[in-house]
Amino acid sequence: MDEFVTFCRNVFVPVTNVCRNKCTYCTFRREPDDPQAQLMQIEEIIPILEQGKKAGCTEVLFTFGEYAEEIPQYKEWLKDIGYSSTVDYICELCKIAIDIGLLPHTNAGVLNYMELEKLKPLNSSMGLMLETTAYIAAHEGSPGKEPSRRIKTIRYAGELHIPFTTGILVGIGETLDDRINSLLSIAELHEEYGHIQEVIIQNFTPKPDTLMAKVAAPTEEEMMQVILIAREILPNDVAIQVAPNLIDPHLLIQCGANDLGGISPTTIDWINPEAEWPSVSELNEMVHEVSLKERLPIYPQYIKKGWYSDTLKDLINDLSDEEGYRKT
Ligand SMILES: O=c1nc2n(C[C@H](O)[C@H](O)[C@H](O)CO)c3cc(O)ccc3cc-2c(=O)[nH]1
Ligand SMILES: C[C@H]1O[C@@H](n2cnc3c(N)ncnc32)[C@H](O)[C@@H]1O
Ligand code: MET
Ligand code: SF4
Repeated sequence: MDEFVTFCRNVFVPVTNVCRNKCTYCTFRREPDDPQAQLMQIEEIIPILEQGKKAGCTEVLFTFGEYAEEIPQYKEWLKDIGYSSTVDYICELCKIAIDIGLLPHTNAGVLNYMELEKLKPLNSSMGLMLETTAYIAAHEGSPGKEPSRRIKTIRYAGELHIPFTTGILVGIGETLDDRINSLLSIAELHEEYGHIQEVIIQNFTPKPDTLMAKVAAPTEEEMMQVILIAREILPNDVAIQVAPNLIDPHLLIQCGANDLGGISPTTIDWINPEAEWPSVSELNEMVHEVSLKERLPIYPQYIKKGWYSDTLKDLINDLSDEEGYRKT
């Protein structure tokens, strides 16, 4: 067990929930004609960022449905606000966030090399869940969950020296062998490029009104097992993240989990909206004998290696202490 576990204070901005994929476990996605389908406007995003900054957050998590541009209505919405591509819009949002004093972390699904190259100087880290290397029913309607496409995106991020978050989603129809294979693929990518800062071991949580509503969530024992295996497979400089709003982290920490991800004092978890964030004092109680340490969305070793652009330099300097954690 590590002497401390880390977490990050963030704001979650669900920029668009229009998505070309149809993962059967997901309630984030909306059909384009659904009244709740959205592309958030700059004017509604700014106050969310300002409120988060005031509450002491260091990160903004920008989340998107994947390649929404494949859907004609979305293309129109984007045009209406003056952008010809999602990536151009993300760049603008990142610049605004940096001006307000938040470090961007973008998770926009599969992206190509050129798109990642544009986003790199404006993001302190980026993310894409590998989910699983297996071919499962839940992903049959999701071209972007093809394992080789996900691996390609993670590889490009490595070539570009982008500090990266990935992970596996546990309990979506994959076997124990599949979990091991997925973790081995991630370890291999990290051994080649050295860019994986954390691996999320996310427990699937069934949502009402989805095709997977009646599928059981993984048990705590299964989660403990996969974390023990992950700690064996992944190099020691890669953190293992579990989500404290989805599962009690206490025993998982004893198995090797050492990060609790982003928690937000001002926004909800838009992917798991039923699961409320614990407060920092509740987190303290949840982790028992270990201590909590606040980090930034870029891990200390990537600050030391200088894996960030000049655009982010002043903000990172301002927010971090000598060790690369959150300055207190
Ligand atoms: O609030 C959430 N944050 C999620 N995060 C955010 C994450 O906890 C933090 O942004 C990172 O640890 C960086 O600080 C993700 C980030 C990724 O790159 C990929 C997947 C996720 C998944 C979630 C999630 O389900 N809920
Ligand atoms: C951002 C990440 O959120 C995860 N995600 C999507 N739906 C669910 C769910 N029902 N339960 C847990 N995690 C989920 C996926 O792993 C996605 O990549
Ligand atoms: N749609 C992207 C993905 O699944 C981003 C997170 S899910 C809302 O990878
Ligand atoms: S999990 Fe991501 S890719 Fe899958 S349907 Fe939901 S928003 Fe789209």
